[in-house]
Amino acid sequence: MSDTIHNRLQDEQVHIPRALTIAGSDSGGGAGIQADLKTFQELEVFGMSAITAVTVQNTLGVTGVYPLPPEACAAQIEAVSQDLGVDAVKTGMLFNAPIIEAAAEVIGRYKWSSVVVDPVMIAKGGAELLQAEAVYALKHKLLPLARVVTPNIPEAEALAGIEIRTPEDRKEAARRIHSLGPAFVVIKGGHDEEDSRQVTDLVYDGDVFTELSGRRIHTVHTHGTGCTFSAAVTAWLAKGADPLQAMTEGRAFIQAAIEDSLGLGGGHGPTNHWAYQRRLARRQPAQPRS
Ligand SMILES: Nc1ncnc2c1ncn2[C@@H]1O[C@H](COP(=O)(O)OP(=O)(O)O)[C@@H](O)[C@H]1O
Ligand SMILES: Cc1ncc(COP(=O)(O)OP(=O)(O)O)c(N)n1
Repeated sequence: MSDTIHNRLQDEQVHIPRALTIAGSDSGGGAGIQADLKTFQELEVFGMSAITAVTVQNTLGVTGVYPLPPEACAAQIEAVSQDLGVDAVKTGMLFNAPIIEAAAEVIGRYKWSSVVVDPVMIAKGGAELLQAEAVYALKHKLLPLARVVTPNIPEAEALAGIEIRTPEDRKEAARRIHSLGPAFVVIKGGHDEEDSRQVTDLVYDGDVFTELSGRRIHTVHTHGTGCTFSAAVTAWLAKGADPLQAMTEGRAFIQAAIEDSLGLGGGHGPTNHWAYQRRLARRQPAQPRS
């Protein structure tokens, strides 16, 4: 955090936005809890975590998954909520139905209004990050508590129970997912191989469809894009943005992070969580200190 911001917070007693991620650990640092906390930090939101599972992972893939006991997940959420307070919360890898149920119980009890559900199911390399039999709990225990749900296309197909082949299929999937309870559904377009020039995320609020588009980057360094996007949306909600603003800013964050990727690792490398703020800093001349 810059000195200027630090001083302003001290002088004006400004509320420090706080966000909690309930997700798995990625030892490679590009996805999961690590991506979420890096994103919160870059967006000047205080980040907290409840770990659901430890994965053994690098840019070449996932070689181990060790879920935590559901009560350990719930206790982490409870501990930070009681002491530090939570303005917005996101869920990522939840792995099994007992963890989903434990997380949903605490989230429901605190009646948090800014809940982002990233329905993580399968890693890019094909590893199972959510057991197939847990999809029911995700749909019926967690989605009713969500303000925003952020499936990619295969996840949207699993939640909606239809195949997505055309733009109209994507809209129908969004309608079906919306009927499960979330106020906003965004079906992300990274997996839409038909469009080689653009990526379009389709947002549905139960009434209006909005397309958020950006240039498609042809790169293998897209590990953790979904985690990073949903974390940026959560950070903006914690700062008081409305969901559409938060998703627009979230797309700008992930677009910069993919465009300026770091080229790390021998497989699907991580995105660049510094890129968005560095671009902003280049556009704005430094402010003189008072
Ligand atoms: N090649 C790409 N170029 C630009 N943006 C991308 C690209 N791939 C994904 N995105 C963006 O990253 C986010 C995650 O998309 P997606 O890949 O569909 O999800 P996931 O990582 O969950 O599979 C979305 O906001 C999407 O628009
Ligand atoms: C611990 C952990 N959580 C989530 C993911 C999946 O992240 P995602 O953003 O969907 O990125 P890819 O796996 O598709 O690159 C993960 N890999 N690990």
